[in-house]
Amino acid sequence: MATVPGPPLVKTGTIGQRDHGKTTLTAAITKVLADAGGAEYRSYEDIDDAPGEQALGVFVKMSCVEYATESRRYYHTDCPAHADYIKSMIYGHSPDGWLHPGGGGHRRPDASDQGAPAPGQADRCGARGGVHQQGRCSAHRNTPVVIGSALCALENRDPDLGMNAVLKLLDALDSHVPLPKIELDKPFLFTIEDAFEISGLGTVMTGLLVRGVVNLKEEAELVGYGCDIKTVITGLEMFRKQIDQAEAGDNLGILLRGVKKDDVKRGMVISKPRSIKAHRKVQAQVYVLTKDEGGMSTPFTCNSIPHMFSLTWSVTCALTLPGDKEMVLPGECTTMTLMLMEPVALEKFQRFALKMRNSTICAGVITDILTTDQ
Ligand SMILES: Nc1nc2c(ncn2[C@@H]2O[C@H](COP(=O)(O)OP(=O)(O)OP(=O)(O)O)[C@@H](O)[C@H]2O)c(=O)[nH]1
Ligand SMILES: [Mg+2]
Repeated sequence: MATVPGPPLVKTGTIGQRDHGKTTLTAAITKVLADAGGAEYRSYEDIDDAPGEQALGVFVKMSCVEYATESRRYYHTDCPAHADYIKSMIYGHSPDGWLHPGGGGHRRPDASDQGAPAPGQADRCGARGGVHQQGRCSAHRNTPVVIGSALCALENRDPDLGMNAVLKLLDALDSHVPLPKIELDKPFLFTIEDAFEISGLGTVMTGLLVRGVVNLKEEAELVGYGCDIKTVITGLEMFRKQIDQAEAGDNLGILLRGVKKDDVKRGMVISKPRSIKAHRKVQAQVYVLTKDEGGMSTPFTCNSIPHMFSLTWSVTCALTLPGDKEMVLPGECTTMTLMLMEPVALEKFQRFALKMRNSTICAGVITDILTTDQ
């Protein structure tokens, strides 16, 4: 596999409530880095008017800018609304770390109006930028907070609150957000699509190696649907050729010692032992598709019994909405608890779809595993 030379690419973005200064901060970063040769300046209007993206048939209103510091390249997503942010996360833009402008905008006094606030006044400051690592959004411990004004940076005033504060925020991004792990470094995961009995050879399971590197004679585990067999890889086959090693992205056939066709079912996974488990109960963030996006025109109710699809498995599930909520309207986001009829390979941040009568009605991302159930 070719490796792209140059500094590592990190996904980031601005999150926060409406009018809290996300787009202004995005524009300010490109302005400050354009002066240093690390970005092309994108004006507020340019970012705000971006046409958005069509991802898997779902329209996501967002714009992406790219910039580079001395040590990294950043791919930065600015989403105007919470629903769009969740949609972008579900469709694969999940950032490695977030920038969280602290609010204020025209509703509150700005740092530049008051003189530089003391760090303790951070909550009242017009434009502070917090940097969160992936998965740490609500835990403010360890989150660097930089005080300054994106507006000053954009309007070329008061460099201490403006340009220099943006540079400090970028330093915090560089030092605080961990580099994404390369998928080849992760424990291997193979999703089974089909299984065949080949006389003289045994059972060949076909599918996709979604991450990691797998070697002949390596230990492996067959996981899902109540099965948990520890075994060894005795054959790897690609394009009818026997190979010793395969890597993420390869479609291949795998033979496992002592595994019979009847032991195997589409939707199970072959993985590095103890790297992924089967579960039945999860917490998720879900976006309910609108009719235009292929979803329903009616609300999605808590009595629905949809099919949950992810990797190569599909399982019927029951759901619980938060509080005493009974329904969610198309176009809305919600959290929900999903109880699956059978245990399948699942992990945090895994994406899935909920389908009913063959149409996709929701797209979601798992935020927490609630029970383990092999
Ligand atoms: N004084 C001051 N105003 C700011 C600052 N950053 C943003 N604003 C103002 O706050 C308002 C909202 O800023 P936006 O950047 O549009 O906020 P947003 O979070 O992108 O808003 P939505 O996309 O609608 O959610 C605008 O009037 C900005 O000029 C800042 O650092 N200081
Ligand atoms: Mg905006």
